[in-house]
Amino acid sequence: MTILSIDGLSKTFDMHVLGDTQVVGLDDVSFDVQTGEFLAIVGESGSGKSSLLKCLYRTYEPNSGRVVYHGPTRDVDLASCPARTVIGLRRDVIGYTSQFLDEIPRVPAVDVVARPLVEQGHSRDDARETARDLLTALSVPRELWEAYPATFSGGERQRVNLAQAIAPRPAVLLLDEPTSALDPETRRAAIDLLSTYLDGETTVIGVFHDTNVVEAVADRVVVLDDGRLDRVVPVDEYDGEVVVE
Ligand SMILES: Nc1ncnc2c1ncn2[C@@H]1O[C@H](COP(=O)(O)OP(=O)(O)OP(=O)(O)O)[C@@H](O)[C@H]1O
Repeated sequence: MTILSIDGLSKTFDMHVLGDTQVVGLDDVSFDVQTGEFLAIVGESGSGKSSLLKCLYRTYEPNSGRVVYHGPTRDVDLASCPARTVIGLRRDVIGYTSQFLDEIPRVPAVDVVARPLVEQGHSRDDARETARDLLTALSVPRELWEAYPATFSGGERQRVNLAQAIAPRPAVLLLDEPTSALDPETRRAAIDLLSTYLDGETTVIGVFHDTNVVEAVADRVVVLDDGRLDRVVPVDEYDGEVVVE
């Protein structure tokens, strides 16, 4: 079943500091996403990967095109729906995480991870238990669980960030380079967690630079080239090339 239909998505940026020139982020990108699949977005630096995720999350308002979310009761065009609909979908349906943790001052790591679960209605104790399980799976040292992530290393912070993103098992999860700061062993643990904790109900669209990660997690690969869609291929047909000449 199709959960997202992306159709003719374009995003340009007006660069007033550059004498009103325009920079193309995305140019007429179209593809469908199936429920429960894991889609990896790849492409050279500047090819539009982050812009695509931000348009799907409506951090960026596209200039044209549609992003239709096929919900259980109705279809919603994320590119044009009212802001209050976006807020509701972000709370209930769509998660997004960049490679950097949004700092929440003086909130311990375990509560940072538990927070989306509490917002979903879970008890604080249950939410904290799940958070501890996730932090354990990602090898975040136990002595850090009650500490503030502001003092953590980049890799520790990124693990807290990833745990927080996957904790509520959103229907659609957008991940922008969630493992970039992790060493190979921790990255492997993160990949394992993505496939074990997310039970096939969650549709994941993720930007990953590491071809090994793409091959380990993805069902299909979306290749972007200079803002345009180069191809969408099953992962076993993906050769690691970001652009086919
Ligand atoms: N907020 C913005 N303002 C102006 N230009 C932007 C903005 N966001 C993205 N761009 C431009 O859009 C193009 C695509 O950028 P984007 O960040 O989506 O690429 P990317 O594939 O994610 O790159 P990287 O792999 O380096 O993170 C680039 O030319 C970039 O400069």
